[in-house]
Amino acid sequence: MSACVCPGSFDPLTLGHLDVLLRAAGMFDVVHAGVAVNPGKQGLFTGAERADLVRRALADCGDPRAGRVVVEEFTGGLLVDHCRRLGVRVVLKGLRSGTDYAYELPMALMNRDLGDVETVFVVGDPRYGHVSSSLVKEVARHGADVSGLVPPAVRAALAARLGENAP
Ligand SMILES: O=C(O)c1ccc2[nH]nc(Br)c2c1
Ligand SMILES: O=C(O)c1ccc2[nH]nc(Br)c2c1
Repeated sequence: MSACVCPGSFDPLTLGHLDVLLRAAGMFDVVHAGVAVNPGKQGLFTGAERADLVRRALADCGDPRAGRVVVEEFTGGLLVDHCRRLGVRVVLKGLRSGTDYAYELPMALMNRDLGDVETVFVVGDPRYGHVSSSLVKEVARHGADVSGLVPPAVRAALAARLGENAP
């Protein structure tokens, strides 16, 4: 039974993230989407909200691979410790650009040193090459329609959350 961990903040999940999770589920029997919860860093959504949005987006997407993805929060701590708890030795990340690779490289080498965890990379759909959680939040705060960037459940959650926070 092959398995990998796909870690992220998912604050919130984008269509780029969903693309990577589904591609991972096409290669591994089980994909552990790891929602990283950093107590010191208050995201737009709580860890539980982020994990719930990932689960709902997977349930709604209509892709048969989605059933292979399990969503877990992991609070603080090292990714290698989360992998050890799960008994998984492969981390999978998406790459949109060389910049992503440059950022991921030291962490991949560190995770190999710290926990004998290997990192594999999948090239995401170039349609989402410009999409990140932070940029989505930025444009959504300014009233942009983000329906082409995030799943419907996330779009609704952003409208609700940012509507609450609207100046
Ligand atoms: O959500 C994030 O912070 C984040 C970052 C980097 C990422 N690479 N692949 C995925 Br899926 C991913 C998610
Ligand atoms: O949302 C982000 O911050 C983020 C960062 C880096 C990423 N690489 N691949 C993906 Br999908 C991705 C998403």
